[in-house]
Amino acid sequence: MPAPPLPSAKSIQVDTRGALILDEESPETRDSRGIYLPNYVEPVSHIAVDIGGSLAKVVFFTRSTEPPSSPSIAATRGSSQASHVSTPVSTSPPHHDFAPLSPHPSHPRVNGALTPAVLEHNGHHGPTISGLSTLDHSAFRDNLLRRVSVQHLPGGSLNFERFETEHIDECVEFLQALIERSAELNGVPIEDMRKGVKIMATGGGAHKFYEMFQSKLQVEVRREDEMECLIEGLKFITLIPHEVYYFSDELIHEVSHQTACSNRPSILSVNGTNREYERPSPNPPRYAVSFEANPTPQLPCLLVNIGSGVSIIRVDEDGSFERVSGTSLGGGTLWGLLSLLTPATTFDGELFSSFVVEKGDNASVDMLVGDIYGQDYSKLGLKSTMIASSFGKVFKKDGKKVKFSAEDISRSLLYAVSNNIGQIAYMNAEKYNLERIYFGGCFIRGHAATISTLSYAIRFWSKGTKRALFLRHEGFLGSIGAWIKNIGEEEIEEV
Ligand SMILES: Nc1ncnc2c1ncn2[C@@H]1O[C@H](COP(=O)(O)OP(=O)(O)O)[C@@H](O)[C@H]1O
Ligand SMILES: CC(C)(COP(=O)(O)O)[C@@H](O)C(=O)NCCC(=O)O
Repeated sequence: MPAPPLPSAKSIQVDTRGALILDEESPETRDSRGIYLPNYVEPVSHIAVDIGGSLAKVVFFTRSTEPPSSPSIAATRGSSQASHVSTPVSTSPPHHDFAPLSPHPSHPRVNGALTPAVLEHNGHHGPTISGLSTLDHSAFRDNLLRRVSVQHLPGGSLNFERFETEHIDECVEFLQALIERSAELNGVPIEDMRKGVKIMATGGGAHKFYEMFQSKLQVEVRREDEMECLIEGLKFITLIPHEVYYFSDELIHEVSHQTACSNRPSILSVNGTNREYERPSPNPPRYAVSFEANPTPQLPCLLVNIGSGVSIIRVDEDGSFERVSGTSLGGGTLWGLLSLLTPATTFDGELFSSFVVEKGDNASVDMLVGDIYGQDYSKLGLKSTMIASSFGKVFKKDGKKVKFSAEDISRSLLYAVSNNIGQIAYMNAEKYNLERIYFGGCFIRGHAATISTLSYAIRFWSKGTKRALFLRHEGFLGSIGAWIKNIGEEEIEEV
């Protein structure tokens, strides 16, 4: 019997020409920077949310200006959405304001005021999302003007927010506020606003919290498949200039000469020539990455999504995909064990900050090749500094308990989980003959130690033939995918 066809991600409907990633506000928000889309002028009346085992990720679009409406589109939209919207066309004020960068008051990363984001109520198009705040307006504008010489900003921007799934109420409150304030701003009854707004939900929580979202928000909630959304999100985000980055050979080489590190460089033979590669150093500098300025063909590829658990998905050239592997040793494992073994209570804060992890020295916890051999195991290409056994030094036969520092434990565990994922990823890439390996998921969070470990594992095992690729919006693939999916649906519905 012939195998059933693989599911396939469809073509992207959003115009990404001229897209820009806004500057980062702080290290904590580096993965949730807005993406300015100057050529996407269509109103969007849905909000996407990916509710995973650890975090809920929200994506929504805010238009910066009233788009020049094409009569045919306006006519079609006017008729198709009239049943959702009771406000007459003429009452809808044009908005020329901009999206917020950090809108939620109770969000751990937010230092600012109440969300200024609103859903714009437009008589032609139904409610869409827009921004409203003098403060955010000017910050957003300054940010863009630093990078592009335009006075008038067309299009709009994608906005990103993260919440802990454990506190899913905060996410619901955020969505509630977004919808309510939008109704308020546009002078539209909240009931009318709710009729036009849709939540595109994906991830396990889309099922677990489905009823709760529907009853609390009183809007339509549509569930989308998690894997399909991940691939859809990957296809979209890799079209954005400067989104994709990797540790480059030259820079990694450079690092070995510039940083003082406890793990000395290891020598790896690549294609018959000896080249020096840095073992992940305690302080890999952030400059040691290269960005893909111009998006290049991304498929076929392997996507390794490191969330609470790990999903490994093969994506073929035509966008069809299959989840080929996975492991339960993922972000939840790191975070869970760190909570057990160290005083950590928050992920971003006191312990798992880049500062703490990068300060640690895993050699006090891990058993290295040198601890066993007293030297390199040169015949196998194993330097004395390589980890032979993660946490191998912890157990003491004489029963004496040694206290290990939280920093050293964190670093060792990060290496153990990342190396393991890197190796499984490599084996799958090898099996399916794929050169490009994308790593996504909030586990990464731009941490240099994680990125360098994954990069090193891929490079080491593939003898330099495969490349680990990373994404600035690494944790938002699923929610971006859910957002994109409905863009297509809306167009289909309206034609
Ligand atoms: N603020 C945070 N709180 C908890 N975990 C975080 C945080 N930031 C990053 N993480 C890491 O990201 C993982 C979750 O990644 P994510 O892609 O959101 O997965 P999921 O969809 O399963 O929630 C966590 O298991 C943890 O390792
Ligand atoms: C079940 C999941 C798809 C859920 O996604 P997540 O919330 O972890 O992002 C993921 O945790 C997973 O693929 N776990 C690995 C299971 C395994 O293959 O062993």
